Amino acid sequence: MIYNSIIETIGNTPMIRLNKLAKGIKGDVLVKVEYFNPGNSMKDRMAIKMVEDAEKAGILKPGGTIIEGTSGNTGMGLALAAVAKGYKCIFTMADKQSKEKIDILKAVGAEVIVCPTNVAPEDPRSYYSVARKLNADIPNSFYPNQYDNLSNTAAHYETTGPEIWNDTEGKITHYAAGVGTGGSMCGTAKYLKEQNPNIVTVGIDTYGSVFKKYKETGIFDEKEVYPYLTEGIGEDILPKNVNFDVIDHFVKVTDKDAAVMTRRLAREEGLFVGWSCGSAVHGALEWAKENLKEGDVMVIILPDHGTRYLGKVYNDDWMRNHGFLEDKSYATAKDIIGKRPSDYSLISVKPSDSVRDAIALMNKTSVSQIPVLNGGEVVGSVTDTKLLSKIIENPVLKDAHVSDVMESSMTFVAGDSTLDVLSSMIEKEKAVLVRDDLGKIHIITKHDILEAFTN
Ligand SMILES: N[C@@H](CCSC[C@H](N)C(=O)O)C(=O)O
Repeated sequence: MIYNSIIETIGNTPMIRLNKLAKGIKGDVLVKVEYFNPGNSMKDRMAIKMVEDAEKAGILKPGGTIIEGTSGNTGMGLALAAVAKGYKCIFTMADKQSKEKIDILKAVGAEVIVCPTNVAPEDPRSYYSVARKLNADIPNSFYPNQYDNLSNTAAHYETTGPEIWNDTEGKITHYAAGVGTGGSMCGTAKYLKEQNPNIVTVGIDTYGSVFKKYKETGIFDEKEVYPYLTEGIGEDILPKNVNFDVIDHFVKVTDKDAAVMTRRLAREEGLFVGWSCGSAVHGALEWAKENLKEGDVMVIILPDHGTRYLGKVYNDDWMRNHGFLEDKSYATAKDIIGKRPSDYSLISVKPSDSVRDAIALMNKTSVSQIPVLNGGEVVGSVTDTKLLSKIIENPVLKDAHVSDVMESSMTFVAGDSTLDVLSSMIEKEKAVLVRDDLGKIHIITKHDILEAFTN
């Protein structure tokens, strides 16, 4: 078979049975592996559709520039379409997205503008706003707007849905997919429900995103929105492609559970997939454990490839630094503080204490880092090395108050944090804090961790 260009190779991706990871679950669990698309993600399907629909509508003209806000995969699909059809591309991306994605987009000739993640969508600095502004400023440019462009949903209605229906010979009973723009979830779900209205659909959401709460209450709850790490799913807006009528249930998955499951997919199933694939499988299996019956067939979409996350979920140091890689055979913070006498009390200073007194306390107790407490609350910290360099720079600080020289507070960790996680945190922080069951604050230092490791 000879293809006229790379875009003709999009679609018809394989469906593969999950073996080890679905053990104990009633029914059959299948995954549709979308990294077999030429851009290594399912977004190729909707990218080419958005481009061709825009060409037909006369919105995208020869020599034009495609401008899109993307978490990377849609950008890659658009870039391939642009190469095949002779357009230029400019993409805006939030700075949380992996470096690999930015490099891949540049490799296929796109210009990439990185924007801050932690700003509201309507902020002029957000990747949505910057894309819109560029579209307004650059003549002969086209802004697909994958969130609200219904060609996105249509692409999956026309391709992903029929492929799943045909490959399962109409036996599919459950469909699960991550929800970001909503196109793949809703286009596919609409098609499948038209074939068999009894098919149950499960949308996978992430903590920090609005979808699950919105489905359950009909309220856009701002409190649900906060920064999260998982890439490619979840939203702080309600895209037009999310049709809540065709999503029966939502399951939220943490960044950590998603990351751990992504690695398991690679190691236990040979599926070297991206981070949101871990979200989809973790969430879908949680749901399947409770709800699938013998004879049911669940299909989960795996959107992209693992190469995009080599510096993150596939990197042990990155995993450890984020507290995602735990070895349960290690002792925990709780074990360390559990060995302390019942009358343990945290050595601390107050903001109003003098620097001189803080130094004297460090000398007397031989500790090199002390939390600063105000009315029982931790408001900062002082460490010997930082104090010393400040005093060398400005000797009068000896007579100042602790509040004038203190640093930010040490980080609080969960009691079940294991030694490997604690030790990677302490590389950066010198010490961490933890509360015991009575709410008393303890400090854990490098020395405590070394001692716990040797015991
Ligand atoms: N807000 C999400 C991204 C939503 S979907 C975008 C799409 N996957 C793309 O490739 O552009 C995030 O936080 O990553």
